[in-house]
Amino acid sequence: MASSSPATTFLRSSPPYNHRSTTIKCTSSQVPTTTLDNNSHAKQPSLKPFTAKYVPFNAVTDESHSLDEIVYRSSTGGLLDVQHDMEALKQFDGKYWRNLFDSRVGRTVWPYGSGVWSKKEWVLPEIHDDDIVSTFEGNSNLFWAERYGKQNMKGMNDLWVKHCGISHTGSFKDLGMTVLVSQVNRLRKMGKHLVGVGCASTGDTSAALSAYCAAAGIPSIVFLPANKISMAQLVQPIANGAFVLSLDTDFDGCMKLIREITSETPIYLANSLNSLRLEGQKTAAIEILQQFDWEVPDWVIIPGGNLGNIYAFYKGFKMCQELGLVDKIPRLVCAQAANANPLYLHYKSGWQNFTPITATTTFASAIQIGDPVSIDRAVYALKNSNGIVEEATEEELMNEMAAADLTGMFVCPHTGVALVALKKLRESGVIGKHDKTVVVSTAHGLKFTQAKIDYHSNAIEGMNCKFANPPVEVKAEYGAVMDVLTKYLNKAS
Ligand SMILES: Cc1ncc(COP(=O)(O)O)c(C=O)c1O
Ligand SMILES: N[C@@H](CCOP(=O)(O)O)C(=O)O
Repeated sequence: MASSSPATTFLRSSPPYNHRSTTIKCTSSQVPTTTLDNNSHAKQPSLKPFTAKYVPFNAVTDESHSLDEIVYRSSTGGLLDVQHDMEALKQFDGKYWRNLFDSRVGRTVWPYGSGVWSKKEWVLPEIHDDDIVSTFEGNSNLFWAERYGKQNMKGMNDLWVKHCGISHTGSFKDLGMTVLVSQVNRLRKMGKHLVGVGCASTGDTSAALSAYCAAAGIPSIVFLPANKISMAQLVQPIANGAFVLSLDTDFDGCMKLIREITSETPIYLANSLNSLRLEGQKTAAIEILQQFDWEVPDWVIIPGGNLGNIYAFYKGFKMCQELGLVDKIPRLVCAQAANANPLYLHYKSGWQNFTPITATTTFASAIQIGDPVSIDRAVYALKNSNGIVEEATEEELMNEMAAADLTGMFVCPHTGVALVALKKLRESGVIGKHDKTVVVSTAHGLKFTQAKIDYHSNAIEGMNCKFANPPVEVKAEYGAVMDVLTKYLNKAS
């Protein structure tokens, strides 16, 4: 809870964001209001309204908090979770929800054109549409990795890559940030004294936070570990006008500081410790089911760092099962870089006592995290989905990223980590040739061009860059060009 002392030194910078002026109203000629209007059920007085509240995560207690409270931890210091009134949601069967969600895909009706807000009743049911800050995030491509699966994964023919990184700020963080910043917008309109929103970041959370805050005119403050994030990620919050602090520590050090500072000031915490974020991120799981016409994949593989996302996926799948949209959930795999593998070590120890580590440098820099805040959530998700944890060395992850790129993708090193996990589980026979499998690609490859340049220049010390493809320097003369071209064409044929 924010204390009042330093609060008075902060000024409110701008009026609260209001989307009313650009709201596109749904008319009956566009789509039936029964499928698009989230409040249609509320017009039937006998029905329970959809609501949600904070409760302590995985604990038996009466404690609960309104989502309009500023609270990140339970009274005993544990994690929180957003709990929906499942009885209210169960007033409608699985078919109703499937049809409702399907009816909203690809529309422009505010706010349902967003992949997140198309599931509004399951996300933040009580927020007013005018308070929502959205870039119509989500609805990302579920790419059939046909050639990659056949060539690189021992003949797999049902392999898919969920491109969550092809999005507004280039990572899956947009899904969570639209929810968090919308709630902040609502709180500010309600008169709550919140002068800004802050996060610690390895690059993607800060990019999403600063963009959504800039869209809403809310100040954002980001703590970045100096020299540990890519240039593209650094420039994103700078361009969006965030107050950027580059700190001489690692991500875990930044996280510790932002937690202290947000507990002492009216700056709202935007990291995934804040369970609101996961409500948006869970919609990627629902979207996958929807893209498969509600057929459940056998496996979903997710790169893990601070470990909020693995739980978000679990929660999305579980809600679909509990509400009758599907009858089972996939097995989850969390993939970590070997240089930042506290969850992997914990899993290998048979879930004995968890010990944070000091993560060392990895090309998968956004998951260079040694003390993940959502460790309990991740363990819960994995135990309840018969899950597995795998790891990838630097050489493995870079080669796998490059191998995927050679089949037409352009993935980030974190996706490389997830692909290595898949490869290991294919080689051990745990994942079968015909298993329907989704690899979650978490960020856009363009954020990591320097890593790719180093790889393709063979400039990484000690690494066998199997697929390095450096440009050929050649004189701008017909003969010289023909010589190298002929050699290339002979080799290729
Ligand atoms: C690109 C990318 N992939 C994966 C992750 C891991 O997500 P999580 O921290 O929720 O485990 C992050 C952030 O940590 C990320 O930025
Ligand atoms: N990869 C993240 C690390 C912080 O994770 P969060 O989900 O807790 O915000 C980043 O991009 O900052």
